[in-house]
Amino acid sequence: MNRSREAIMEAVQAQMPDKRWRHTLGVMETSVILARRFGADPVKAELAAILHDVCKYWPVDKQAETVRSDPELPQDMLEYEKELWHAPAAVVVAREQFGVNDREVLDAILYHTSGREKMTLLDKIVCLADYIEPGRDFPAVHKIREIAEHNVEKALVAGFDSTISFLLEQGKRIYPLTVSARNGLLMEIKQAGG
Ligand SMILES: Nc1ncnc2c1ncn2[C@@H]1O[C@H](COP(=O)(O)OP(=O)(O)O)[C@@H](O)[C@H]1O
Repeated sequence: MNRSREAIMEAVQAQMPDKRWRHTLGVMETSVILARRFGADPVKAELAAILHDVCKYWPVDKQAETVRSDPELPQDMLEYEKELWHAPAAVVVAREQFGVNDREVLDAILYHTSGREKMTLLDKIVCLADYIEPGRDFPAVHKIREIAEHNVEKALVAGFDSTISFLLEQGKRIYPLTVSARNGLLMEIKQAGG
């Protein structure tokens, strides 16, 4: 049984600075809008959004240790950018501290930064909401918001493109699941007629 929405929100807020909490509120609001727009469960989308960044401000060693505590989580994320680690760590917290057992919600939390090859609609919504919530400001965000008015897959490809470009510019390694996610979305777009 989940703890109540308010209790979870209060506990999450206590673990991050105000700016990140405002981002979380933005991701919650945007996830609900996108869920209604594209036909996902808004309650599940909001719950994943509340918890998606719960570990973002933990010391990275604690994030890594938390990921290692569950061998079923993708351990290979730990070989890539530290920015990826808070996502699998949040799955452990969601389950163990907040009693969240819904696989769909846990997966949307797990893949909210990297994406994955066969993204569920809920995965797509939370990942896209993280890119376009009202507080976000990066070069491609206006364009991605526009696309998100009508096509979740195309908007998410544009989001991944901006992350991949950023990583290329910085000369950083790209966690391959994001490339698989982008390829999978492009196939879906093609199959739907472009
Ligand atoms: N496939 C990837 N490979 C390596 N690093 C990645 C990948 N995808 C995302 N990242 C890193 O994660 C960051 C975004 O993480 P995110 O959880 O959205 O953080 P924030 O909410 O602070 O923007 C990117 O800027 C990049 O550094």
